[in-house]
Amino acid sequence: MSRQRATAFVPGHVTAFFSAHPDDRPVAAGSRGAGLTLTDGVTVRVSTTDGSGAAAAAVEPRTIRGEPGTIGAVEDALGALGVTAGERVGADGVAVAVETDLPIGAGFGVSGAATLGAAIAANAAFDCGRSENELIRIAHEAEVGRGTGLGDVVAQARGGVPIRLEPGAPGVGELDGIPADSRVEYVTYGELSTEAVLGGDTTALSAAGERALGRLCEDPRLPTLMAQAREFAADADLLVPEVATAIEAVDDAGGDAAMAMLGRTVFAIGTGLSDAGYDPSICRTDTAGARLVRDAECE
Ligand SMILES: Nc1ncnc2c1ncn2[C@@H]1O[C@H](COP(=O)(O)OP(=O)(O)O)[C@@H](O)[C@H]1O
Ligand SMILES: CC(C)(COP(=O)(O)O)[C@@H](O)C(=O)O
Repeated sequence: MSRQRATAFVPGHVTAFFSAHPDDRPVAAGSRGAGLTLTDGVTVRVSTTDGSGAAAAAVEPRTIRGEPGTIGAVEDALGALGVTAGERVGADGVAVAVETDLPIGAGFGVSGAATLGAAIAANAAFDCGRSENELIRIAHEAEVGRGTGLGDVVAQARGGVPIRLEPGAPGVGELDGIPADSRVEYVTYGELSTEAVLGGDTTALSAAGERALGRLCEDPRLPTLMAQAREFAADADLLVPEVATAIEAVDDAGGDAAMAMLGRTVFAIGTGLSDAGYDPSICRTDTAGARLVRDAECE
């Protein structure tokens, strides 16, 4: 059989603020909140392994930036789709290559993007016949089940500047968005464990997130999103010193910056960080959301 393969791109997503809404049913669990999807994202290539038969089935290569590495939610999503060696793909194994310039664990929703990208690419490569909403639900359930995210997948599927009005996957959750398109700059100082924060007491955090969402819905504009993000980080007691210093420097230079949830990352609208003397990574808000891409586009 010829080698089957497909590639998907999923935008990064920085959460500006959120409230956590656990539920026994992963389809209904999630978060309310808002954030920016980014043209910097994650490309996932799914293919059958080169070899054939039992030897190939024993080896299911997983790479992150070309190095061996796995993300638990990716494996769960592939399992839910039934694309593992011996199932839909026959005796061959499934290879998954995750490529991203974004730092992992620093608040860009890389785990959600990799999971949604794997679901979209695997569905195409192995002709699983799932609809977009079904693939988003599979990825959302996998991500929520692993505790590595709550609202990234639904936001990344949509693109733009998503507002998560109600938690959960398509059919349960509800999304809106800020109709905006902007340059975005960011600087990362390291990881914050999403599992640790979500596994702790989220009462105060969620109260702050609900307040922020109420105010953003009254005035759905980017400057309000950024102001509410700053207030949320302080109220939820999540602000880390390096990020606080950068936000202040951007403010002094007349710009607008905030902390990405959940990472030691500062992001700014426009040229905020450059104007304050930082050397940031530069991208834009993504306009299209998660999508299949031609292989040539990512080579
Ligand atoms: N090199 C790596 N650094 C950090 N996390 C990694 C790496 N490789 C795989 N992972 C997995 O990726 C996931 C990162 O999830 P999370 O902390 O939510 O980060 P992000 O904000 O990027 O989504 C974790 O499940 C972790 O086990
Ligand atoms: C903030 C977070 C709970 C985690 O985001 P990340 O660390 O980027 O996976 C996100 O999924 C959200 O619901 O807004």
